[in-house]
Amino acid sequence: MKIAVVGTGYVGLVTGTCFAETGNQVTCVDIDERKVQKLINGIIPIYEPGLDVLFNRNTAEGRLKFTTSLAEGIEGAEVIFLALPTPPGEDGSADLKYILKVAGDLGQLLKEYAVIVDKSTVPVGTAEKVHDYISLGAQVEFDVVSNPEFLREGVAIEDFMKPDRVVIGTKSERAKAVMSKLYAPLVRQGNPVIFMDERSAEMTKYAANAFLAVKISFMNEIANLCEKAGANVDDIRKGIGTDSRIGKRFLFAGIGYGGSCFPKDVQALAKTAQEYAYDFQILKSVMDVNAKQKTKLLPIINQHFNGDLKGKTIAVWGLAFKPYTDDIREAPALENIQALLDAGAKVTAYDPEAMDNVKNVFGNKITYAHTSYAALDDADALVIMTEWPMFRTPEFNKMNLLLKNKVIFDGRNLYELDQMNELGYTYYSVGRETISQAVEQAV
Ligand SMILES: NC(=O)C1=CN([C@@H]2O[C@H](COP(=O)(O)OP(=O)(O)OC[C@H]3O[C@@H](n4cnc5c(N)ncnc54)[C@H](O)[C@@H]3O)[C@@H](O)[C@H]2O)C=CC1
Ligand SMILES: O=C(O)[C@H]1O[C@H](OP(=O)(O)OP(=O)(O)OC[C@H]2O[C@@H](n3ccc(=O)[nH]c3=O)[C@H](O)[C@@H]2O)[C@H](O)[C@@H](O)[C@@H]1O
Repeated sequence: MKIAVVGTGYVGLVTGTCFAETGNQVTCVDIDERKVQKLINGIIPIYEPGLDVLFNRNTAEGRLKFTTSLAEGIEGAEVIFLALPTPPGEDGSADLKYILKVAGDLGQLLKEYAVIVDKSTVPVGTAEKVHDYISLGAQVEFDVVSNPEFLREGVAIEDFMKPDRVVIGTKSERAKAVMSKLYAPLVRQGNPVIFMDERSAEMTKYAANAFLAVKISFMNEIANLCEKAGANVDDIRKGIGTDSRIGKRFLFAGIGYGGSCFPKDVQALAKTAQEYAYDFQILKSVMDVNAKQKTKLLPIINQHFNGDLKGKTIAVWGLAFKPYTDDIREAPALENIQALLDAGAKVTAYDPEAMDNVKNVFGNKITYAHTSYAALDDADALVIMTEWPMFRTPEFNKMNLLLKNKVIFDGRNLYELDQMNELGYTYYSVGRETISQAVEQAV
């Protein structure tokens, strides 16, 4: 099948590459000329494990192409994916300007029937808006389908090629047939394609992300309570996660969720609720809890240094919003580093993939270490912000020699409490030890 993907960000690039891998002829379109030129030259602008292999194979075999011309990209395409940004507008609702601009352009350009697919995360009612915008100029028949994307950064290829489910929102039998054919190679893995109407598909995406954010924030609140009550959140996680009604995943307490999606999508769903005059109380709490959780370690760090961070060197391990990505959008590390700098501390940071992106934010205000151990050299303490696997089993002997003080503030609960005790570390983590009264007051 010939398909077009408009927008070659994270989702567009993965969508285009994976559909090329399943035998389709794919043209990806982007207005960013530099990005398109890079892609034509074989340079992938994001870090995503496994993407390079598929990208190289499909570009070499001519199934995956790139252009800045929408007209050229959609020529002969049976399916046109819109994988465009939907950032929060000023009021928190999803800004549809990118989607509606392309919809308007498509109306002028469509020459034959095509299925236009909203792959972006868009609020309820967007498929209807897209339909209206295309209709303004279109001389041919077309359908607009909502097909939200559930991939996670870092495991995007696996998620795309073996999806838990594919959600397709359309009432058109013709569009259903086209989409079924396109997804057939993925469905053969035994995963369901769930058809529904457009509005329900749009809402499904927000409900999924918001529910996962609820799960994380709930566990973060349990963790905070554990600290007061002297319980261990890791044990609670195991104790409840084994109940199949609850499930094991997304129960990890820490310093809150970040990334380009949970924060913006929870906010956008709250805004949608507001538009429909519905008081969605849980969402408001989730946003509140997460905002507080992201900086949870700061008062503890402050208290440890008796309220004086001036001149202290703090090593930071992990800058990306989660492991296996170089994405730093809404990463807890950013807010924490800024607060440490504001308090007069010096920061030496290390992340295996996200350093270049962080350089664009902090420039020379912080020091960038070449290795995780180099970051520890003469540091007064280590703060862990992202659970990269390499941080899980470090050589503590080496760390002991480098760190000025054996102090770790761990926002991702990477180490066992007993182990840290034995090693003689002052070890602060999340939801596993009673924190002192003074810190509680500061929190
Ligand atoms: N990043 C993720 O892991 C996931 C994102 N989503 C959703 O997918 C959508 C896209 O997200 P990302 O790929 O992260 O966005 P992104 O911001 O990384 O990429 C969007 C791309 O669209 C291009 N673009 C903007 N206007 C254009 C136009 N008129 N014509 C052609 N290209 C244009 C931009 O240059 C950019 O390359 C969002 O709605 C997001 O919520 C959904 C699931 C996962
Ligand atoms: O709509 C999207 O863009 C995507 O958003 C998330 O994917 P992603 O943002 O890539 O990352 P996640 O793995 O979901 O992690 C999000 C954040 O939650 C945090 N998290 C996750 C799990 C957990 O147990 N605890 C926890 O704090 C992570 O550290 C991270 O900051 C969803 O998992 C995807 O299904 C969805 O497609």
